[in-house]
Amino acid sequence: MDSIRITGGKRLEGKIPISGAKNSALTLLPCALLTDEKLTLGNLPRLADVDNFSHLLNQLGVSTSVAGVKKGEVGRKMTLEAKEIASTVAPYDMVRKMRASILVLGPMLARAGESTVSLPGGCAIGDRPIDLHLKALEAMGAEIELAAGYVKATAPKGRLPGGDFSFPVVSVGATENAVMAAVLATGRTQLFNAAREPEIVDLCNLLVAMGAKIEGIGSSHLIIDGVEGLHGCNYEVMPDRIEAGSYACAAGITGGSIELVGARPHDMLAITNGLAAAGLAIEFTDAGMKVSAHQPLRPLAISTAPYPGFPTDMQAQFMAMLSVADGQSFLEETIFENRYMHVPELRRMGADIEVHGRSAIVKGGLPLTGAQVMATDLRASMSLVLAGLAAEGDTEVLRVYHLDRGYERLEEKLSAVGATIERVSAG
Ligand SMILES: CC(=O)N[C@H]1[C@@H](OP(=O)(O)OP(=O)(O)OC[C@H]2O[C@@H](n3ccc(=O)[nH]c3=O)[C@H](O)[C@@H]2O)O[C@H](CO)[C@@H](O)[C@@H]1O
Ligand SMILES: C=C(OP(=O)(O)O)C(=O)O
Repeated sequence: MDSIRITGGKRLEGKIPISGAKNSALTLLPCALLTDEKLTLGNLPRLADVDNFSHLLNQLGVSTSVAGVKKGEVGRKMTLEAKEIASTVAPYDMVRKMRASILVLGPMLARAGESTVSLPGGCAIGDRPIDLHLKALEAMGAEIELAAGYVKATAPKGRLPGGDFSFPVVSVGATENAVMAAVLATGRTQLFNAAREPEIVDLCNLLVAMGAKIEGIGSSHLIIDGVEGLHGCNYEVMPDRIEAGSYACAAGITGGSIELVGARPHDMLAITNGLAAAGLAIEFTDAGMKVSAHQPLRPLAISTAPYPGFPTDMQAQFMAMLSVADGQSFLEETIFENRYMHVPELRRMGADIEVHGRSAIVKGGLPLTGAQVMATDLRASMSLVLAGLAAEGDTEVLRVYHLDRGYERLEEKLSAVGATIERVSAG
């Protein structure tokens, strides 16, 4: 298995191009199921999750073709065409590789009148049930059956009538599935307490470009009037705010200065507020934004929350950065019950972090030292890369496949700003 080797202690300076957002790509790709016309998505990140998703779509009968990318160009362009749905079953061997596979449930049901998807099961960061996806679809008229580890959703009259649903807990994925199912319903759907993440705005904008009728985009009350059919279009995936935030933390932890080219600061206010409170200077530039650190960093108190709150997907990276701050930080993880698995590994690198239930106390200021470390999820892995960039000596981050799910050309981007980092192939 490949690993990432880092020799720490370099101040990072320069520009990093920000890729298309993983979490946006993973909800835009299944929209191809909603039309028999061609959908072309540009700025798609080159990530394992995107490849896996397109393989899943291929199994369902969607043809995919990727346009050549010129050297130095970020992202790629994929054209997807679902002339017919060949199969309405998303099998376990695909879903277990990638939880986001559940996002084919809503659009396949809307287009084909039925959809069978393997239950994703839990994952390293928590149980992650899909009850709200199912309840929302039921409220819109779907019949749901669970058997042999699969969920089967059916629209009794071929198309869903639509209906109202209020989410008891804000869920990004359940909102996405409900929106994708509602756009081809025969009637109106209203979603209350819907997630408002920028990736959901991106999804709604794509659907509107395909001919959907959606009001309230960007708010927690979405009103969707179903239409007879959707058409194809060309659409660009939004920039990845979590990737941008992660590289901002790389500037913070190394006392460096990085311009995040292509980042969209207005989608990242909770992140930039956190960076500024930690003492980083933030400058909006024509190309994106530039973050510059003046160490020592200040400690913070952060609690994760649905958008526009502080994203859970940035908690691990901030924790790594705050381990070098001058004082004690408090973090609270409110979204996932098991999202501190980077803590024991950060401790092995010299960080002083205590966890009490969903809270963590980071006593900053101790020197970090390189070590062989591994993590069980994507953002935890990134926190170890960040710690490695600041640590004295060599760090080897194992299980690189987690990073490959969400960071396009990580070593290349960090090397370009002065990091000593390489991928070591296990051969
Ligand atoms: C591919 C993608 O976009 N992944 C993101 C998405 O995950 P995902 O869509 O899985 O996360 P959700 O927003 O659904 O989860 C939020 C909370 O709701 C709970 N829940 C969710 C669904 C459900 O049916 N029942 C239920 O109880 C979850 O266990 C969790 O505690 O949003 C998360 C929260 O911002 C991010 O960390 C992930 O990076
Ligand atoms: C938790 C994440 O992703 P996923 O929902 O795809 O597991 C993430 O991007 O941090």
